[in-house]
Amino acid sequence: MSERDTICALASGQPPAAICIIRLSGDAIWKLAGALLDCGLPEPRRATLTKFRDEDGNLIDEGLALFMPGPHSYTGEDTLELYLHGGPAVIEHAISTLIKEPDVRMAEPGEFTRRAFEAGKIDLTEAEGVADIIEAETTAQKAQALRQLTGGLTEQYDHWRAELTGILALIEVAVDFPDEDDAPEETTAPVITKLNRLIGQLEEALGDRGIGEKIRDGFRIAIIGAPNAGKSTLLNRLAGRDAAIVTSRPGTTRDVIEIRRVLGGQVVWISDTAGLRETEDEIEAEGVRRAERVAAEADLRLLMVDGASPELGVLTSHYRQAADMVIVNKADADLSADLPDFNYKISARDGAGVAELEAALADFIAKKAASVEAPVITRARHRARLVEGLSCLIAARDALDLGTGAELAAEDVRLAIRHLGAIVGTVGVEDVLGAVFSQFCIGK
Ligand SMILES: Nc1nc2c(ncn2[C@@H]2O[C@H](COP(=O)(O)OP(=O)(O)OP(=O)(O)O)[C@@H](O)[C@H]2O)c(=O)[nH]1
Ligand SMILES: [K+]
Ligand SMILES: [Mg+2]
Repeated sequence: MSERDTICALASGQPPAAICIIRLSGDAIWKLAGALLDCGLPEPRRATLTKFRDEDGNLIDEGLALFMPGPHSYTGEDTLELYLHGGPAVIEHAISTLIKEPDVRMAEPGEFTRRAFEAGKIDLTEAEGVADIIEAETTAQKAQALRQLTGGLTEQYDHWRAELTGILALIEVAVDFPDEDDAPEETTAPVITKLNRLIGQLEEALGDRGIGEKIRDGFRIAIIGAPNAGKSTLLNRLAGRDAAIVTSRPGTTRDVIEIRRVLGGQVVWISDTAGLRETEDEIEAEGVRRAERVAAEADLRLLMVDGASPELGVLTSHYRQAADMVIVNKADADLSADLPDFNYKISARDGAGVAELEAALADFIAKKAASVEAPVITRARHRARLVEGLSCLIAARDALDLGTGAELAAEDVRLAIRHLGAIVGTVGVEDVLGAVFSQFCIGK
């Protein structure tokens, strides 16, 4: 399998559909069009109605063909799109005919976009934006992906790299000072100022509390509380289905059970957890550990209290303080006179108060998502490189500050440039390309 094979894929969704799009990129298009399309190779960029035949001259379908010659195409190569009727038999006949040609094969996931990247049409963050916009389910995900695929992240990272290249040039001048053991302060002071400004900017970007990644991957709500408080009952109600087992026996839930919802315009994962209590039971104890871990990682912790018997609750100040909202459940039953302070009172079983609670959850998540404007980190990959870049800059600054060596500082700045370059994909990315593009769907 050669990288320069002509690739072919169904770019549109699952058949049957009114129309399907079959996409080809590579040199074999000329030959294929000549042999299989009654119109021959269509005039560039002009949708052309044509009959499409197999190698024996049998009609596959009639549809439109669109030829986009390289380099002004998505992949930078010659590309051809065929718009046919989107039935399974048409698609099967069309694709099996196309891949009979020796240099034509099915595309790997993301291979069209990978070729666009390799042709220098887009950088890696823009390629990720393409993958994200296809997956986007919420308006917020779509907006973030669109910003990324139109170069919103590229701009920021390129700006930082340009600043660093300037700083590197200044340090190199200092390194070259002939008569000194090390650079004089007059030359290092302005460099330190510039470095500090950049350090501040990277720290600010990293201080985004992960909002960009959460908009993409989902925010997390953890339901925690004493055994039998009604956590699983609430989860099922929020899910609108029987996701978790509910019984009257305390200690029913052990594993973490997650459901996915869109709340406040964001994807949200809601976790039901094991009731928190001291227990001899090994399995339940593991459940409690998992519950605590999930709670620690959540964006919103809902502490549920059994309103009929709050004394059963693990209402230690530890859990109360960690909770973002305290919910009293079983409002339909005889409520204890001795209720703790709470935010909402509901009956998870009957549904009373649940709509208000849901609205509050949505509001909380929406506010959290809006708390950072235009985050420049949308994946763990970006964060890891930015963290490394930042520590290089701090090392460079300290080396200049302490006068331990402009040479060392220059090396650290070079490393920082590499880390930022890896985010946009200009350097050292061979190892991540596979990971990035394999997440794509086929045909993109
Ligand atoms: N009266 C009343 N009973 C409820 C309500 N919600 C849950 N229950 C009951 O309380 C019992 C425990 O409910 P679960 O949802 O299993 O409670 P849990 O907090 O998940 O319990 P564990 O998983 O064991 O920690 C069940 O018998 C439920 O039917 C409610 O709003 N009102
Ligand atoms: K239970
Ligand atoms: Mg449960």
